Amino acid sequence: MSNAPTPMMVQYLALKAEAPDCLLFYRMGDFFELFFEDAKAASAVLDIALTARGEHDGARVPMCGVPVHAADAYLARLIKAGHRVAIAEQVESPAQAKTRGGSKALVARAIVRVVTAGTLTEDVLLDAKKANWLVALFEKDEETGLAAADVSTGVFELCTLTPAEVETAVARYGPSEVLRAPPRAAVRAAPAPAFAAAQVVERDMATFDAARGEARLKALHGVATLDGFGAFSSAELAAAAGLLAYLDHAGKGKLPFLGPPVRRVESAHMAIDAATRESLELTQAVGGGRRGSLLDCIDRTVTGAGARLLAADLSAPLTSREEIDLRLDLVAYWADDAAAREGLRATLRSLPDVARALARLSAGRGGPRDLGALRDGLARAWHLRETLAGATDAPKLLERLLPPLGGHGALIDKLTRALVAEPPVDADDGGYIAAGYDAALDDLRDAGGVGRRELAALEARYKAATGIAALKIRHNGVLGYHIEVPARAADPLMALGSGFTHRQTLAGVVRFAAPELHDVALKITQAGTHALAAEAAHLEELTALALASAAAISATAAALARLDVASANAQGAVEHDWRRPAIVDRRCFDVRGGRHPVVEAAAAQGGSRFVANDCALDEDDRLWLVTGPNMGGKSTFLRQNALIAVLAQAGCFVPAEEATLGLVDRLFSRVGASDNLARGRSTFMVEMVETAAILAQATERSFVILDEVGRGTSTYDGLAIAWAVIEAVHEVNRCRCLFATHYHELTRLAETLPALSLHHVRAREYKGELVLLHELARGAADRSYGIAVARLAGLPPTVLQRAKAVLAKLEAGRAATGGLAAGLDDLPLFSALIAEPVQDPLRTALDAIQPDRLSPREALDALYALKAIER
Ligand SMILES: Nc1ncnc2c1ncn2[C@@H]1O[C@H](COP(=O)(O)OP(=O)(O)OP(=O)(O)O)[C@@H](O)[C@H]1O
Repeated sequence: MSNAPTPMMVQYLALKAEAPDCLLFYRMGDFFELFFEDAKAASAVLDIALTARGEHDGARVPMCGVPVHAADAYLARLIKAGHRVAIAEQVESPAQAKTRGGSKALVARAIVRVVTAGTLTEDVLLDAKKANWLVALFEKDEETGLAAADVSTGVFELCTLTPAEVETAVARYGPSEVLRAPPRAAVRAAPAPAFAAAQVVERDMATFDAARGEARLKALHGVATLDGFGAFSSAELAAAAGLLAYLDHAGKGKLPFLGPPVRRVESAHMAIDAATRESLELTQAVGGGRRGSLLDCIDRTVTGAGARLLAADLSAPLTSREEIDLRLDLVAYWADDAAAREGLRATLRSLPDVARALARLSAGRGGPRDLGALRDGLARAWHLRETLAGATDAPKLLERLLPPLGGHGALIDKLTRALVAEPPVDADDGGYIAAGYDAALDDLRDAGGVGRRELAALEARYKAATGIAALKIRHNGVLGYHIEVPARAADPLMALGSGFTHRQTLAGVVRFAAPELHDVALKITQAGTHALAAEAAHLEELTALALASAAAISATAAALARLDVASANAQGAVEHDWRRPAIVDRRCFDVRGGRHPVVEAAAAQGGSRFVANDCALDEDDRLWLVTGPNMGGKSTFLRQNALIAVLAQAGCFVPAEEATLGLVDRLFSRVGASDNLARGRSTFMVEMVETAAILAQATERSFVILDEVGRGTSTYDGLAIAWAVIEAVHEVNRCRCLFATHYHELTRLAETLPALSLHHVRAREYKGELVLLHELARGAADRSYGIAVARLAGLPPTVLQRAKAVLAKLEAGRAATGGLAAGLDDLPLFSALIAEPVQDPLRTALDAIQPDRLSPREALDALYALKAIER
């Protein structure tokens, strides 16, 4: 007895070796089977039975399987759970295998595709309202090339970053997969950033080859030079090469549609790091979903493409006043004209997802319905252009959007003639090419139709001849067309010379063949097969025709998405009485009657009213220290202003009566103490890491909100850190900043920092009850109301009484000693520290050395001298 693996196992293991980091879906008939560890992992995720089959190396082989027809749903769950899946299909029929290698030959199989989170195009695997980014990073010491593609729509972007910008840029995309070469030991000892929610895939360094990237892009777009698209750095081209190589790997050489590369300049967008995005809940709420996010709250788009573009806008607010004003002009245009807006939105509502249909067709996974989507989408775009072109005072952006809306006349015409009104998703059963498009196809269908009529006639004849009223002509995959009669009536047909040949006996019925039936059936199946082949040929030709203008179609889809976003934002602005912000170059931030859109919506649902508040930062009053009771609305005030900055620069109207906003280059938010144990850091550590990032990166043009910095540690440490951070923000960063705190002592900073002012959220005690007014006023809060809030929260009366007694003691102590901040009066000014940089003897000695003037001996001596300098 040998333990040699079976031929099938040999084949399986060879395929598995080609995709060691994937689960292997191994096609066997109507199932994809998984074996060994793959089976264990998949059965756990999918909650399906784990069985065993045969033996390998003396042990049973764990196995589980999913039916091919339902594979997409299972794939979706596996991908979501963080797996990649390699699909091994049968690439020849059993008949072909027999001809090739005799009756025992194994059907040849090959991996036809690797399904990964970042390379999906199927509707069922994608969220219609969310872009699906794949990002590749080529990291060198000084600069990083980033390539980003959404292969579900063909958008492809490149940019060059400094190492410090990488995390923020990746956070802007929020990719599902990040590709990178394994870090070289020599590059940086710093831990690689974790890129929230993305799967990080390590790829061979050799795939990041700039020359190859350039050659691929040229070939892809049929150009001799990339200059027409922009000037790309070698790091960008290397990243592009890495990304394209991965797409080749995933599609097994079949590249999805990619538009021409667009060069992104980092400074063209407001920089928002991952922590800030998370805390402001721009596109995702804290829980992870879209619900409760700013995006969810403001989204009035009516198409998937519009929803994706709005998410992209909010993720990457602009920093160019002209660009922002272009978008705002368009929103204003439709905000002012309800009839035009509603007409436009009604047309948009019925649009299919052109970009995604195009991407599927391009990836070779498209079907008749996708061609139908192009036909309908392009036709409606054409119609929209006709409608919109008439306007007299059209804003500039609208004029820019009109040309790409039209121009597909020949394609629309051809698709309209070729396709039925509602083409099916799959081509397998045919029936999608319209009658009258191809005379030969019509003939084949006629032949099939004639055949089917003959069948009916034959059935009637058989019934009459046999006298069996229940006789039926049926069809199935195994027997083809056959005659079926109830078992009890079958005897006469079984008789020799009856003209019927017995084929099968089942519990209640017996099935027969007959010569005439055979002839008619042959006619029908042959006509059917030929008709299917003719339709498939048309599908191929029409797909090729559409793909020939892929770039133009993609531009049409982008224009439609922009129309949707602008008219949707106008709709939202009208519904909620939002106003157009004035964007200026001064470093001001002047919001009258500002509101927090998400909290306001929640308040409205609960039947209460949101209290609007002003925020008026300016060059000489740029740091507001906000105090006041818990639950008073400090965090809400801070966040609403950060959100207003994002909305305005994304080109949306804002929740305020009036807003004049100076451009913000970077936005930082350090709000609340959220635990980040998953990343192995304590609450306080996270708070300090984020604060450090702000102090290192905020510029004079930045906008920073800091909420209770220092809260996560002991009172003295916390106060001291908060104190020093405020001084640094005021003196060094000089950015616009809102700082909320419970440390009343910090209000003393107003005496030394001229551009800092004090504010508080108002509260009142009325008949022993605390009333929170949620209203911002000048000056510091008079007291903290902590115990009153605790009472609101339902702390037991005994505990409250005790707390009051302790507080009275503490306050008496404070009065006697001068309190927590006693002794700070003679603290030297922070600005004095900045003026006198700390002397570093090592740096001084190093600066004194002039390497070119040293002999080797002197150089060695200098090195010893440096080593000897004490820290
Ligand atoms: N302007 C407002 N109008 C109406 N309700 C508000 C307003 N601001 C805040 N609120 C309500 O008060 C609640 C508490 O607000 P918020 O968290 O901003 O208070 P806070 O002062 O930061 O509290 P803490 O100091 O405990 O963190 C909010 O969840 C909201 O329901």
